[in-house]
Amino acid sequence: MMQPLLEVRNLKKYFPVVKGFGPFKEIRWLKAVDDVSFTLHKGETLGLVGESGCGKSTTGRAILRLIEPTSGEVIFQGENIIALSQKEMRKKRREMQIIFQDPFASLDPRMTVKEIIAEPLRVFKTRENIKKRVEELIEKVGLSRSHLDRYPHEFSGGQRQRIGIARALALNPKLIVCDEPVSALDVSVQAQVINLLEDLQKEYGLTYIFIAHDLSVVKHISQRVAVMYLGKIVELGPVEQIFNNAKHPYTKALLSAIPVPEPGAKKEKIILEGDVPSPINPPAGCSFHPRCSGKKPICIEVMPDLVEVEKGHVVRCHLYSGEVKRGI
Ligand SMILES: Nc1ncnc2c1ncn2[C@@H]1O[C@H](COP(=O)(O)OP(=O)(O)OP(=O)(O)O)[C@@H](O)[C@H]1O
Repeated sequence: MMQPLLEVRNLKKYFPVVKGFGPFKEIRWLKAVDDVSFTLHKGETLGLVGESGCGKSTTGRAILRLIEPTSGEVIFQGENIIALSQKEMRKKRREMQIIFQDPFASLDPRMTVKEIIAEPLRVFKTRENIKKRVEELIEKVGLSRSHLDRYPHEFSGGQRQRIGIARALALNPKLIVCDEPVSALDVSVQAQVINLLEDLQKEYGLTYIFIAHDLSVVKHISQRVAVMYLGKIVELGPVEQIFNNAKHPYTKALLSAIPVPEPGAKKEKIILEGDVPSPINPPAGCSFHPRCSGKKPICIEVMPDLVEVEKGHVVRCHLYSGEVKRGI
């Protein structure tokens, strides 16, 4: 078996949260990412989905060390990048890029598109080479050279995302974390940007982690899908297994929320009870149990492990672990 491009092992990110003050001060830990593991092969896309606040962005950022993980390993091309110094990491980050929901939110509105795309190239190339590369990149993402002297506010959301993609591609990365890259776009524009990402993936052999809160968005681009709930992966499997044979009650509820395209087609809608519990004070046992209509006594007490239900398809649910199967 080929060595994976990326192997995430037991990744955790806990944020300290201070409650109270003075002698009543108490530090609690918000477990934004709590023991996440998965592998990713070159050229593959893993969709990472779940409701707002389940830890998707923190997972993506911790993998690139844009925020420092609390613990765990991130093996990229055979090397644990968590052990690298900041300086070594800066070099490594050329190969690991991120695309944001709004790539311009953090950028100077006074920079032209040319300057925005050229920024990551500056350290490595001569002026003439930068110009050539910027022109090549803008065309690769479906825009033209005439766009280069314009400013971000002159573009539509979809065009801005194309510019963000050009910038991320500048240094020939191998892995790109796409953090909700189409969530702010109209549905018709979403498809165009997803098609562009797919074309670039084929051309350059790129590997993606594609974050979205909506399962329908990841359906076409992912080969495998991981579903997160309160900092943990609750189900992970090949995309067709997740869509046609989901096991976890949470995945089933997310799927039932996707509108049915054919008029007249009926689908059972599963309503999630209550709100997402706070990750500072998660429920005991299976953290999904307060919202689960199928819960058993064991679910209130014991956090289930991930169990393999089919090859490459794992589920964190007691309904599929030995105890409940045996009727406990
Ligand atoms: N810097 C931080 N300090 C404290 N808590 C944080 C910080 N960043 C994120 N969190 C918390 O960590 C949890 C996971 O957040 P994260 O942004 O990773 O979730 P998400 O699934 O990406 O959600 P969204 O779709 O809203 O971005 C949330 O409860 C969030 O409030």
